[in-house]
Amino acid sequence: MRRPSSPHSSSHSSPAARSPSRSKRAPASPDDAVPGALSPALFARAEAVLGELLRFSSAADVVLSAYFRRNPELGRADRAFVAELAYTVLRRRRSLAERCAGDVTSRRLLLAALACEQGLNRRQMDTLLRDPEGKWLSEAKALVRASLPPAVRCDLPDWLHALLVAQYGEEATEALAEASNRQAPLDLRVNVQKATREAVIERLVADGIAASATPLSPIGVRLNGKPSLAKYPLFLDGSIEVQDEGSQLLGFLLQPRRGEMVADFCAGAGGKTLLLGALMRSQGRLYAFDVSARRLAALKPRLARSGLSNVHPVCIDSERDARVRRLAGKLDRVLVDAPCSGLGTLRRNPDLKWRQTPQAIAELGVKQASILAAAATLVKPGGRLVYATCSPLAAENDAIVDAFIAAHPEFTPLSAGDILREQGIAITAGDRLRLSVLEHGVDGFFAAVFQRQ
Ligand SMILES: C[S@@+](CC[C@H](N)C(=O)[O-])C[C@H]1O[C@@H](n2cnc3c(N)ncnc32)[C@H](O)[C@@H]1O
Repeated sequence: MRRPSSPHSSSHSSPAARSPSRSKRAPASPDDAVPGALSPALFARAEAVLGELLRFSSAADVVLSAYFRRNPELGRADRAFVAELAYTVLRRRRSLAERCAGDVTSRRLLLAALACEQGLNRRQMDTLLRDPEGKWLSEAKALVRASLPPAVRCDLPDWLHALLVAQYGEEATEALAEASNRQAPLDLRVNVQKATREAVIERLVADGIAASATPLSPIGVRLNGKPSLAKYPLFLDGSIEVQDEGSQLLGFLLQPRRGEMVADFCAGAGGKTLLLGALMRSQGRLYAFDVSARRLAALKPRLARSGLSNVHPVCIDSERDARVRRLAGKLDRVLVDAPCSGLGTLRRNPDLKWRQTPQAIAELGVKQASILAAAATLVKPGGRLVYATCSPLAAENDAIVDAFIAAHPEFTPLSAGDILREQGIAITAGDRLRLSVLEHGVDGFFAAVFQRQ
């Protein structure tokens, strides 16, 4: 995922094998004297990884995966420990820095994270601590979170905290920030072309993987824990894909039907394309447009597993590409899953809050408006258009949609809540869908639906 200038949401639909599995407790090293004590060698790995992550040159999941590929000797438990510890610092970077007593190094951030966020005791950390660090760590632990300034307490940069407070108020911002700092569950989408949800859950449970139906998406499964699925038969045969429940609901908003002409305008690696294709029962034509050949290439193996034959990936130069213009007025449904800040996915991508900037949000706004206007030209009279982001910011959501409505009287807004409820999805939602980790326990998606007159 996601350079600040053109972020996308690939990681909330990528295979679990690529997302770090994180244990709450650190694993014991075989030569530890104290049960649960930490190995200095493993801690040094976390220090090296965090040093790379805090350069913020690429997305955290990309940096981590590259580090693990370069260090194949690290076993699964060690990788999980390193990843979880580094992610804890990314989530809590600002408040942990406050605890570092002016010496904000990767080492101190990690020690503070172990003691103050992961709850390790002094005996478990003795193997790690150098002489004056014990005294500092006691003071760091004594610092009360509630005494910190609001933006620090929320572990948000000032500009983002200010934007969220202006939109939601102090209290809700704090609750949202807190919920965004928790780990996301692992959600799966059942490929209805290949399996039923009941059969998938039965098989997972029989294989010792705790799984239950997602409360909102009719084709979602929530796992209790983060098993690696890369070699799991149901994943390999295309019966399941990793996809956040909120992301799944966007497919039900577009509601594509068999035999229709549909476009997923910003398809990326195809998280939503695969869902749309399955809802169309592999009949009709589904264009998967994107400007990134690399992301579209990542769609290919997923497409092969899915068994869909109605998807046509097309790498376009821009939203004004001639291949787009040729389809003007011909499509039944168009989804615009716009490039956005990704700030609704902080549970999975905590680095984004430190990598985004107000300037990047402003630039994204211009791009979002331009993509939405271009995508709208494809929709035929009576057809449906959905604009979506995984951001909670009004600048990327309502501002774009309001301007679009003002400039395009031929598009009538439809109620997102009604469309979902008509399909039996029991959700409290109004005209525009605003999913949040706080209210719905899913990533923070926004969507607006229109019909062309
Ligand atoms: C939010 S991501 C899409 C995620 C994808 N729909 C999924 O579910 O996995 C946004 C995508 O928009 C693409 N994009 C950026 N500018 C674009 C443009 N002008 N036209 C089409 N796609 C664009 C990015 O390459 C990125 O893959």
